[in-house]
Amino acid sequence: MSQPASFGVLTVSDRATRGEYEDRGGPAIREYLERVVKSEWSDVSRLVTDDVPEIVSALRELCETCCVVITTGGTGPAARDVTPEATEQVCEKMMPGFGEAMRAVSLLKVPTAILSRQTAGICGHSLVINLPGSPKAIAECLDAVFAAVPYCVDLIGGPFIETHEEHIDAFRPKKK
Ligand SMILES: Nc1ncnc2c1ncn2[C@@H]1O[C@H](COP(=O)(O)OP(=O)(O)OP(=O)(O)O)[C@@H](O)[C@H]1O
Ligand SMILES: Nc1nc2c(c(=O)[nH]1)N[C@H]1C(S)=C(S)[C@@H](COP(=O)(O)O)O[C@H]1N2
Repeated sequence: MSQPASFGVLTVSDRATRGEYEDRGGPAIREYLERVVKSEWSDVSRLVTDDVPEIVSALRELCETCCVVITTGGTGPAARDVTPEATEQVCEKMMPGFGEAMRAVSLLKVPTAILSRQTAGICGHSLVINLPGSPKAIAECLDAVFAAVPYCVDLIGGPFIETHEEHIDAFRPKKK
């Protein structure tokens, strides 16, 4: 049997870090995983400011042990929105289809979805996925890509992830 999957959950928010509001992004990601992931899993959660070295260091730490690291926040056009830059710094391969698919679905909900530069990439044996900071964006975006996540994790040497089919029907191309 393969190892249980460990998911990294990284909230990037100046205001949540300062305590100006309670972080609702991290809990929303964990709730999503609770609903969708059927196989055994655990999470490692972190909260950092919108600062490239801090984000890079948290991503590197999480990618050491997690097969998927999901970030929320810091994807927009403002000066301190730098999560995609930090993601590019740690990933050896970018997976631009994730950002494209999430924006396409989000644009059907809100015109400002185009303002998110969210992306994804591979760091060692870990898939990093950026989500916008808005807590309601989390399920909207993950629903658009999660069916491809288990196979991506297979391909990068991670554990076998099973999903609850009524929520997400994980797609694995059949081997000949
Ligand atoms: N971690 C979070 N928890 C709760 N609400 C959040 C969080 N991050 C963002 N939001 C909310 O989502 C909306 C978009 O926020 P914004 O784009 O300013 O966030 P950010 O730049 O990712 O984070 P911050 O401004 O805190 O550094 C706002 O209404 C904000 O209150
Ligand atoms: N699905 C979805 N995507 C969304 C949004 C949203 O509410 N729902 N907000 C948008 C807005 S208003 C911004 S500014 C960008 C970047 O947000 P961030 O800087 O918090 O990551 O994400 C966009 N993507």
